[in-house]
Amino acid sequence: MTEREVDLVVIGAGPVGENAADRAVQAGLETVIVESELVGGECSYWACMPSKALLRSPQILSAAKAVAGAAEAVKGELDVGAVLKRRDSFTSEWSDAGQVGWLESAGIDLIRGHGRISGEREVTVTAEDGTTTVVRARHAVVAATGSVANTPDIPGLRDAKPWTSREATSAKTIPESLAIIGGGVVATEMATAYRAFGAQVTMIVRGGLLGGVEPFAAERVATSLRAQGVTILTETETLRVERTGEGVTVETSGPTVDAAEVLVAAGRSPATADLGLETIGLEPGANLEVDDTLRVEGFSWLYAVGDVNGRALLTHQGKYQARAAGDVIAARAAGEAVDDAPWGAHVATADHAAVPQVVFTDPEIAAVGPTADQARDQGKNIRVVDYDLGSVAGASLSRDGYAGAARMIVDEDRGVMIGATFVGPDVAELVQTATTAIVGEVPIDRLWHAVPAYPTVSEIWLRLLEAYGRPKA
Ligand SMILES: Cc1cc2nc3c(=O)[nH]c(=O)nc-3n(C[C@H](O)[C@H](O)[C@H](O)COP(=O)(O)OP(=O)(O)OC[C@H]3O[C@@H](n4cnc5c(N)ncnc54)[C@H](O)[C@@H]3O)c2cc1C
Ligand SMILES: NC(=O)c1ccc[n+]([C@@H]2O[C@H](COP(=O)([O-])OP(=O)(O)OC[C@H]3O[C@@H](n4cnc5c(N)ncnc54)[C@H](O)[C@@H]3O)[C@@H](O)[C@H]2O)c1
Repeated sequence: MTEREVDLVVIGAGPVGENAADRAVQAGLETVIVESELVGGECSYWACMPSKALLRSPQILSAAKAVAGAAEAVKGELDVGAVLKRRDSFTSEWSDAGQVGWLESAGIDLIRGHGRISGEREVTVTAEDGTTTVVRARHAVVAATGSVANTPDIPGLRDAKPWTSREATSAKTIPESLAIIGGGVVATEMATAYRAFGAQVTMIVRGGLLGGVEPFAAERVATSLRAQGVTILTETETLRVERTGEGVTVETSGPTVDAAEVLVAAGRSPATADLGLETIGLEPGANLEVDDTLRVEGFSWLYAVGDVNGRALLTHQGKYQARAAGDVIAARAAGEAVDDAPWGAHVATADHAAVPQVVFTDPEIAAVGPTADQARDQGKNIRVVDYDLGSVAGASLSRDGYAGAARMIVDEDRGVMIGATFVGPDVAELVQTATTAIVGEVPIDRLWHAVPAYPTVSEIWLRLLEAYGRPKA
């Protein structure tokens, strides 16, 4: 057993842990990061990067086919082998050498192995060869262990060795057919990709598609997936799964689905089951609930950032939390003032008000803030403004027959926008404008002075404001 003492121990070197450690080191704290798999985490090797690499080529092809002149130049089919090769380059062939190099350059010390909290300010790391290192933290421990895919308790499912998002994003060959259990973000994105690669895709969804977004946006994605040839069984329970000689048979409350593979995309759980939480009186397997400075309720020294705290399972939001946590740990260690008022430097206020997300389906969905229903449930006095995105000049120029929709939600009591949703091709980049306006609490009458360039898709902003009406002085 080896023993060490440092200022800060970060457990988990995903994008979020890396950022927390980096901020702390920049503020002068001696920091160790512990990683049991690949430095870079889920996002780099089995989530954001490979999934978006898989989706990009079909998206570009469909864009080219939607513009006369360019469409005529498209003579061949999608080269799936080349898409997979490009995906492999984004995952560095599942090698973390580059990210380990970055850790070194950032002055963050890496210990490889499984980290478990073994007491107050203490983490015990067990390496693959069974040797242990006990690391004591002078100031804090950050849990940044992310999340793991759920496998629901469906008879036969575990024995059928289903794909999770890991297999779907790292596959070396495309199965002839794919059954997908779930209708959330992973399910719709992977249905989009695998259908584009030629697989017969059947989605088995116990409710409707994309429950967390505006229904009008989810409906457009469902219509498009069906038009691309995806079968979507909604309001359908999965009853039993069996692997046969040929593939898998999925019995549902509707039709039985036979497929070469089955992908389970049924949400994620915090990676806290084997983190030693029981040694400090916390429940293994549960989210680590935190205050707005990302400190675990009831502890002066324990922080949790990223997926593991369950606030927003998104890389960018976790990294935002990590920046605040790294800075506040350093401030507290130095005995400096903590800036924990809403929107202060040491709090993750945006988690409650402005979480942007892009669903990279075709069409894309880009949204920030609450949906209309969520805002009403929060008791807000809102006005909802809808506009046909396809009628904006910039959109119609970008693709022939562009179809899309936009919604802005205004808090009438405060005269500011609090939410926005766009659905259509290439809408991803529209969401940052909305995020800026929401975080900046820019009054609607001032937004009238933010003139979008003509003819861009951003002109949707002018149309939404015109539809809302110019507030009188
Ligand atoms: C298919 C898919 C696509 C996605 N696409 C997007 C997207 O486009 N945009 C987006 O914003 N988000 C996306 N997400 C979500 C995103 O991947 C996560 O929000 C993000 O990875 C969270 O980062 P994290 O650092 O908190 O956790 P992770 O990335 O999960 O990293 C946690 C790290 O901790 C390590 N670890 C865990 N336990 C221990 C332990 N006890 N000891 C040592 N190490 C440990 C793990 O090995 C891992 O490396 C996607 C998710 C999936 C599944
Ligand atoms: N583009 C992006 O930003 C992106 C892409 C992929 C994933 N992610 C993140 O990853 C997280 C996980 O994605 P996800 O799609 O797995 O989760 P999700 O929460 O988006 O969807 C889960 C789906 O599984 C279904 N489900 C849950 N339990 C079930 C059960 N027992 N049986 C059958 N169906 C069940 C739900 O009804 C839902 O349709 C998301 O929270 C998302 O934030 C983000």
